[in-house]
Amino acid sequence: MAVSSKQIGVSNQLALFYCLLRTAHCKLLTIMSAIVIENIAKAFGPTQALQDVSFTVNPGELFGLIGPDGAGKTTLFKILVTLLLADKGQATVSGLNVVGDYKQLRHHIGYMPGRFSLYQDLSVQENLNFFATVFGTTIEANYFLIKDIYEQLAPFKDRRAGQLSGGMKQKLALCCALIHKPEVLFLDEPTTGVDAVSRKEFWEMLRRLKEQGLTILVSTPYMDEADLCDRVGFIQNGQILAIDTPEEITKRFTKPLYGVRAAETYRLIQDLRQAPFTDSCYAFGESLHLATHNGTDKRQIEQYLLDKQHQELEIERIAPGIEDTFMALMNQQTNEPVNH
Ligand SMILES: Nc1ncnc2c1ncn2[C@@H]1O[C@H](COP(=O)(O)OP(=O)(O)OP(=O)(O)O)[C@@H](O)[C@H]1O
Repeated sequence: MAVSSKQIGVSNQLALFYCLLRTAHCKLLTIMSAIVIENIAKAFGPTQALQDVSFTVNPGELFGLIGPDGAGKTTLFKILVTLLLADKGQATVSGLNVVGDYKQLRHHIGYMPGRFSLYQDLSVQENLNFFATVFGTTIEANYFLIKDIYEQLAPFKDRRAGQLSGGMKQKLALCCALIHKPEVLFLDEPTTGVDAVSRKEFWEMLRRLKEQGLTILVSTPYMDEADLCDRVGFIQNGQILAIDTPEEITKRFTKPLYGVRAAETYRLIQDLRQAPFTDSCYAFGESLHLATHNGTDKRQIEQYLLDKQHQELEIERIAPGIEDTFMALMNQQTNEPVNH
């Protein structure tokens, strides 16, 4: 088919217009978002740690990246804090490119790595002084930002960091990440291995920091922490499975859900997994969460289990939590054929 020069001219103009529109869109995203991640991929030899990851974090947002061990959380954090280069894609933090503007960017971010990264032989006070000096500031200059946290550390200010409890170490690491008054804070699994009380306190601190205008990207393997975030992203096998507010994520779970208990839990889970009405069945604390096909009612489940001689049966319809949704999304991804 013959194509006229006029037609070529029009399609060129359209292509140019599309390019300009895309550039304008990218610029707008960069200006409006604290973090922009676009099509990031990273492999370590045969392991694809991140596959085409894209999302944005809004200024002042507390965003949780939730996923199991090996999901790719640390790899993404290292790329965003300029410690690792991506194979593909690009990212900006506070409008600065993680590759081209890396030196400038480091002054705008605070990073708390997953493993304790402070100087074990320096005291609490010496660690703080060190980090303040590296960034050309003083503890006094930004004391307002760490005051709440530092007051809890003050009784131990002369103690070596290596001799602090797990919770105290986390608090000191957070103070050190904050000492230069960053705009965006990256916290990689800050509560892993920390006791329940310290975990709760830590999240209260994050809430207060958010109120002061900080943008926070925090990763965690704990589902119960997802509810404390403004928005969450679920990551598994280097892929983002879903991003939304905790409420909206939970609404994605549409199957009838039951909490089931019986005298013999192990036999119960085996029987329920083979039942014709079962969609999925997992152990959650002391009971089982049974998701069924639509239209299944409690009497059907009860009769099935009585026929299998189960005793001390307790079956109740329950509302899904964020963990149920995540399990369903993970299942869906695992069962989907992989296209390479
Ligand atoms: N330097 C590396 N060399 C080889 N493989 C790596 C390296 N870093 C990460 N990986 C692999 O990449 C995948 C993602 O790891 P990553 O540490 O990002 O996950 P994670 O979600 O942070 O989990 P974890 O909490 O276990 O660190 C894993 O399969 C991991 O084994």
